[in-house]
Amino acid sequence: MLLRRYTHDHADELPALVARLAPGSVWPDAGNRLVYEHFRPALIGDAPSATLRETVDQVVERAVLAGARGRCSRLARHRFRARVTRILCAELAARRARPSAKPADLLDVVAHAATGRTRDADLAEVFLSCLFAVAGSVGFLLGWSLYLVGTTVSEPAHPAWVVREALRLWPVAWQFGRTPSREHQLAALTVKPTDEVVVCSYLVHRDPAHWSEPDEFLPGRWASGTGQEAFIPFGWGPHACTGAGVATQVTETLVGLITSAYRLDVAAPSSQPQVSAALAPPWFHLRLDPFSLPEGR
Ligand code: HEM
Repeated sequence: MLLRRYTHDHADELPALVARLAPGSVWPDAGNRLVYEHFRPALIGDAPSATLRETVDQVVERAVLAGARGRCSRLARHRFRARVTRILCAELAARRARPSAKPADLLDVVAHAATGRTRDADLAEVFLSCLFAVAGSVGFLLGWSLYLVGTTVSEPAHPAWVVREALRLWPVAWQFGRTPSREHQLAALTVKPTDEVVVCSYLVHRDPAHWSEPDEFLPGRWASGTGQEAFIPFGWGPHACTGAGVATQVTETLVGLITSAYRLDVAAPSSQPQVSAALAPPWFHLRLDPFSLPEGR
């Protein structure tokens, strides 16, 4: 997968992005912007036209950041969406017209995945969903991980446990849907193919039948292995998230880089999550104080 390869090949660029967070940054926006900046070449190429780059940058600022949609009128959002769709459709058509041996970025993948009857507007939506997943969901996961470490953890914890526990306590994709393929019993309910079943990972992850101290952030609970049946932050089954590996890998790397180099100081005016289609952390200011190096280094 393109993003997986990119993550592997460009991991050495992450420390420079992390260094720019010091001495202070405002979250969760800082996380969304950092993740987007890292993955931008994988999404739209390393030399996009000025129009394409500005447009996709604006999508992140106006639609991906927590609360951004509420800052524009419905009419402005509608006009912006129409312009974004028009520009992405033109880009997709241009890329399809160019023969390419190997896709260079996600737009290429989407453009060449089209069959004769696929509308470019639908392909543009697919690209935007991926942009939201990368810059939005991964950025929020990074934000939750640092917020929770900064507000609750006194002992250093393994980055992989931190990220898993953040996904359990505050699953960014807090609900997802299923259409039953046949009529069957679900607890006391009969569900039919005409129903839509909503699975709420937030509730599953806090069920005391499956988790001890479910409301506590306890990264150490993951020390004994990964086999947790009631852990579904990336969905379940044949339609589970295809980006789960990339999302956790890059977040673990970033959490490791930040927590090993800096002491975190989180100041949050409220502890309320920002709830929309995604579950974003509260606004917080993050101050990073570098650990002093031992004498002589
Ligand atoms: C923290 C980050 C992410 C979270 C929490 C997340 C969560 C989810 C969830 C809950 C689903 C629905 C699964 C289901 O219905 O069983 C999903 C689907 C999907 N995700 Fe993610 N995702 C994340 C990042 C990504 C990334 C980086 C990509 C890469 C572009 C991605 C691509 C997809 C795709 C393509 C699907 C649809 C899979 C299908 O229908 O077959 N996601 N994701």
